[in-house]
Amino acid sequence: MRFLKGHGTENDFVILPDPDGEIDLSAALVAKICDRRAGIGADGVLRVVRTKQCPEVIEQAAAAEWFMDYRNADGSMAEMCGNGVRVFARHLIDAGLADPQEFSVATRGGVRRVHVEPNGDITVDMGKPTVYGESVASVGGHEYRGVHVDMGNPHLACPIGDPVTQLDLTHQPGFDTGVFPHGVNIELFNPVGVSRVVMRVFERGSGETRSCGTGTVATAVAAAGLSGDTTGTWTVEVPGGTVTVILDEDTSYLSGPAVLVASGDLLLAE
Ligand SMILES: N[C@@H](CCC[C@H](N)C(=O)O)C(=O)O
Repeated sequence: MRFLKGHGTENDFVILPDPDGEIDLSAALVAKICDRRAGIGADGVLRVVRTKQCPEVIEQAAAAEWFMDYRNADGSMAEMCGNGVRVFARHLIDAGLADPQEFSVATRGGVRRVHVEPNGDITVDMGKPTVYGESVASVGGHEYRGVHVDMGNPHLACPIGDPVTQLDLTHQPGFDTGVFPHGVNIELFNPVGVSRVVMRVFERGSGETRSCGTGTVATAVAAAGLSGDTTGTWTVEVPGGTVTVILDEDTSYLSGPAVLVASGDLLLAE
C-alpha cells in the first residue's frame, strides 16, 4: 500500500491514496500505522478516496470530488480535521488531482472549501462555529471552565490563568461525559496580547498533539468571547507553529502551512 506523510504545524498524518475505495481500513490497522515506534507514527490517517465511492458522504459528490476519510491515531473516526484538510489539499495539488488554487473537499462534517495563499499556505473555510454553553475540564487536579464549541467535531476551549506550557497533558483530562457523550477535544489557552493566544490541546482519539486546526478555531471563538466579540482575526500559537484564524459573521477560516515530507510503501498489515 502506498503512503505519504505530511503535517500542518506538526499535526502529522499518514496519507493513504485510495481513489477507488478499495482499502478496508480497520481501526486496528490505523492504530498500527500511527504507532510512533512500531509503525510510521502519526496523529491520524487521511484516506484519499473519490466521494462517489463512499456511500456515507455520496450526497457531497456533486460538490467535492475527493473525500477525506479521517481517522484518529487510536483508529476512531472523526467528523472533521482542520489541519488534515489542509494537508489533504496539499497532497491533491502536488499529485495533480485538484485545481492548484481552489477546490472543495468532502468530510464527514460537510464540504470544506480550500484555497492556496500567495505564500503557499493553505486556507480552509471551516464553516460557522456553533457555540453551546460552558463546561469544565480537569487537568492535574485543577478545574478549568471553558466554552463548548462544535466545529463539526466537539471542542471544549478553556482560558486558563496558569501558563499552558506548565500543564501535564500526558493523561486524558477529565470532562463531563453527560455534555460530551462521544468524547471531546480539549484546548487550554493563555491570551498573550491583542488577538493572540498560546494554546495546547488534548485531542480525542490521539492524545496531546502539537496542533489542532478545529481546536484553534474553537479557541479563537472562546478568546473572542472573553471580550464579547464574535468576529476578528486571531493568531494562535501552538507547540508546532502558528496559524491564523479569521472569524466573520457567516463562517470561519483557518490558514497555515501544510507540507509533505515522505512517501513510500506500507508493509504493515492488520
Ligand atoms: N487534529 C484535527 C482534529 C482531529 C479530530 C479530533 N481528534 C476528533 O476526534 O474530533 C484538526 O486539525 O482539526
